Amino acid sequence: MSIRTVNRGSACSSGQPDSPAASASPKRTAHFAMTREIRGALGARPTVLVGMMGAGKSSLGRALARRLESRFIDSDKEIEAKTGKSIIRIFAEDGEAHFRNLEANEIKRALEQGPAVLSTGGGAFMIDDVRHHIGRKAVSIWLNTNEDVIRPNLKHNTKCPKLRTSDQDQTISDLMQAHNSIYRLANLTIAPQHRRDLKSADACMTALHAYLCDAGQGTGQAGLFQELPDAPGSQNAEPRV
Ligand SMILES: Nc1ncnc2c1ncn2[C@@H]1O[C@H](COP(=O)(O)OP(=O)(O)O)[C@@H](O)[C@H]1O
Ligand SMILES: O=C(O)C1=C[C@@H](OP(=O)(O)O)[C@@H](O)[C@H](O)C1
Ligand SMILES: [Mg+2]
Repeated sequence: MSIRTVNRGSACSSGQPDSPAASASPKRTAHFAMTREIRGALGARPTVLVGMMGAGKSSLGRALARRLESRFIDSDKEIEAKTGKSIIRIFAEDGEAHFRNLEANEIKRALEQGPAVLSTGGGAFMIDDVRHHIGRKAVSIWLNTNEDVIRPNLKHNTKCPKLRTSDQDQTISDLMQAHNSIYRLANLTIAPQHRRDLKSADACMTALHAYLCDAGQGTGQAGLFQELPDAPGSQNAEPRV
């Protein structure tokens, strides 16, 4: 597992001294302190997981929410619950553009709900407007999962319309090639190398803590509310040099 942090932001204010139960193990005490410090530094900001389909965003998001004692929101599940349709059916009956509208609205709504962990769908961060909202309102983590880990994760997936092609492995490679330069605009990157790395939220917690709470970073919040750049080739994209 490797961790890269970028666009460093503010230091933590740890607030009240920690007070876990006297009988708690040292590991539990350390977890408790970490959760408290990260929650304090995040304030009302949600933590948003972005990355390829099959990277583990939904599974890891749930685990991270448990660690942060926060609400968990999965944008795909919200859309399915609200429309009463599966993602596959929305794509088939209403088209991808309609799904992207629902997705953008759902994510923007979730970003206004206060502290939460939000797992997005793999295509969401590609939408400039969505990415800008995430840049302003949240701390984002790219789950940069290895292609060798993603492939088996998606082998039996019948829920992703984008994977209904004659060569699934090639489709995954092509999507990763096209999307990774955008995913890397997230504030933080976690890179699970093996399936077992997907199991715990430890890496996300470590990265969040380093990003938000490392000593000597001052208390300014400016870096955390940045506008993330437009995707290359998008209508609003700045020319790059
Ligand atoms: N933490 C995990 N533990 C066990 N299986 C996982 C884990 N993360 C991902 N997987 C496997 O990968 C599949 C896709 O994971 P998911 O969390 O739905 O990814 P995403 O939301 O990024 O598409 C899951 O159905 C599961 O088989
Ligand atoms: O990458 C994509 O375009 C999609 C990813 C899916 O979510 P997951 O990344 O959670 O699988 C889901 O939103 C939809 O099938 C489209
Ligand atoms: Mg998901």
